[in-house]
Amino acid sequence: MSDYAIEMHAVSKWFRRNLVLSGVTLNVQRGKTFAFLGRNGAGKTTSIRLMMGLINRNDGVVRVLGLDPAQDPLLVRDRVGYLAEDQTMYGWMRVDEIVRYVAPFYSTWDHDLARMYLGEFELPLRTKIKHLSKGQTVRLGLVLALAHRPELVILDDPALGLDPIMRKQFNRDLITHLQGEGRTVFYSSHLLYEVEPIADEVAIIDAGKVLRQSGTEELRADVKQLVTTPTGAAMIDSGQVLDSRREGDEVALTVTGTAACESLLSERGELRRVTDLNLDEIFEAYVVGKKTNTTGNTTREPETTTA
Ligand SMILES: Nc1ncnc2c1ncn2[C@@H]1O[C@H](COP(=O)(O)OP(=O)(O)OP(=O)(O)O)[C@@H](O)[C@H]1O
Repeated sequence: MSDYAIEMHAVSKWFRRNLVLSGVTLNVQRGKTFAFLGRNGAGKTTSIRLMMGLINRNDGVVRVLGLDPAQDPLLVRDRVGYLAEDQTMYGWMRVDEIVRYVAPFYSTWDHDLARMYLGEFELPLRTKIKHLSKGQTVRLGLVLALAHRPELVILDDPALGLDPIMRKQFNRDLITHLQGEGRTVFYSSHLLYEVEPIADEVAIIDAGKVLRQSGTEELRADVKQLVTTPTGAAMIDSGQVLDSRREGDEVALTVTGTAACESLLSERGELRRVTDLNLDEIFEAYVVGKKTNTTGNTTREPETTTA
């Protein structure tokens, strides 16, 4: 059995003439919580829909729990808990009705567990879905995604549209119900602040390309801001520079491979300061960072790395 719950290798997807995913490669280890980070339109939902076998790729390999979703979409859906971004569901049904409706689709549906989640999430059983609040709708989606005890849970921007208190509560639910049970969780998000404390691993996708996959802690150790002189900045390989800003007689560089850059600059006496970055700042450096070379030209070459 592969160590990976999800594998994507060199996956491309076109919508008519629009290349939406371009050589996407990522690996999600079993038992980990994996956050897929990207701005609007980056390609998160498209990747997830490929994983669920809802659309087909044009190129590359996708494996979910060892299965090819294009070949075995129903087997994949039976074993995966999926919360779609669009939670419209069947608005005319009541909460208890949708639960009864969905249960037979899964061979491993656990009625007691469904009842427990419904109670814990304080969902009003006799209310029509269209009358639920956004937070209640997401929680109902979670019940439907989790009650068949899937070994892998894929959540597409689950916190979208929730207020900050709800999002915190949602993260707590996620930790209690999923991480606590050792499930693999893959979820997309653009709310980096909330991702940071709960994700073991992150991948950053932008314009259909995965720019980086890494353990969250490793990423924070690897990507930092070094403040140096223009002479020091010129010593750093431009391939490691995600962002460069000149401020007076100093240059603030956001770099990958911080340890090596730091020791080089400090050996040459050109290092002024090192600053830790949070996930938000690292993400920004990857997706909007500008590398300004010594001639003043600005370039941005995506670094396609997987850890
Ligand atoms: N069925 C489709 N037909 C044509 N283009 C599509 C289709 N689905 C997605 N796209 C396009 O693919 C690109 C990626 O969309 P996708 O929904 O995967 O992004 P996302 O990262 O999930 O964004 P968001 O955070 O806004 O949901 C967008 O440019 C989108 O317009």
